[in-house]
Amino acid sequence: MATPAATTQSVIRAVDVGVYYGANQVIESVNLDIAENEITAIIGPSGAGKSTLLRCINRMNDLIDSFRMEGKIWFNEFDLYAPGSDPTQIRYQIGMVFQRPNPFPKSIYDNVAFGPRINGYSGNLNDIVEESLHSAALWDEVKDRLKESALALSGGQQQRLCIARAMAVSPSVILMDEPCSALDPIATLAIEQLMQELKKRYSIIIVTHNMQQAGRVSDKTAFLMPDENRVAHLIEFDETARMFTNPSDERTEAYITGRFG
Ligand SMILES: Nc1ncnc2c1ncn2[C@@H]1O[C@H](COP(=O)(O)OP(=O)(O)OP(=O)(O)O)[C@@H](O)[C@H]1O
Repeated sequence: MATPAATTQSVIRAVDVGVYYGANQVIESVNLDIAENEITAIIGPSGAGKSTLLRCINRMNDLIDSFRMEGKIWFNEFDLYAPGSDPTQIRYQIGMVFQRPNPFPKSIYDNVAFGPRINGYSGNLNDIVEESLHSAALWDEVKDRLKESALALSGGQQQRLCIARAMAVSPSVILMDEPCSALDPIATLAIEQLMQELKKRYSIIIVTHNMQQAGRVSDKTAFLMPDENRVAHLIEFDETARMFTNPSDERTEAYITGRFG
């Protein structure tokens, strides 16, 4: 399997990760190094374990009773599954943006202030709200309506609000699970442009079904595919430009040229 040269430091390192739901194994032996300040896309056909793998990285799967993971995932020097590690704290450092925008039924301001308040943030909340909304390229659109309900925003604005909410607790990594699938092309473009800004400060991992999107936004791409027993394997992990022009595995080529999936 092709693996990209380690040009930058890894922020996330998956080592021999296998995942089971009850007795069913769905992912086998995935090894992945996620570089700092890059965008890594995870692609693959439906059921290839993309979301499962993404959710392992901030321990979201812990909420599923039948879930079991083997192997290790390192976050810098920190073993994410070490006994005693706190999933809630992990989720602040490794934030997540979901497929459907999911703002809380609160004001725009309170959505962004939510995490810092829970964390007992002692600085100026107004500053952190403004800064996060600026970073999510939303400030100019909402600065005069911060007390209005977040649910009154458009889908694209709601998704940028969710990004602002994730950023307000100063994460290092942002996980995005098909963040544009519920958005129109203009809102999608706004998120893609935003991602290019965000990667200067964060490491981003995005699951996408959209091959063009993976090609446009990501530095590296990981291709997952299930075998005949529906157990997913990492087939190829490489620089996006190389994988999309000269994949080293014929299954990757078949997938990205649309011959299956
Ligand atoms: N909570 C769960 N309980 C049991 N099995 C699950 C659960 N979640 C996912 N699976 C199974 O794990 C496998 C991988 O699912 P996952 O959603 O991670 O794939 P995916 O590549 O993200 O799919 P899609 O592109 O359709 O969203 C599938 O066979 C799915 O049925």
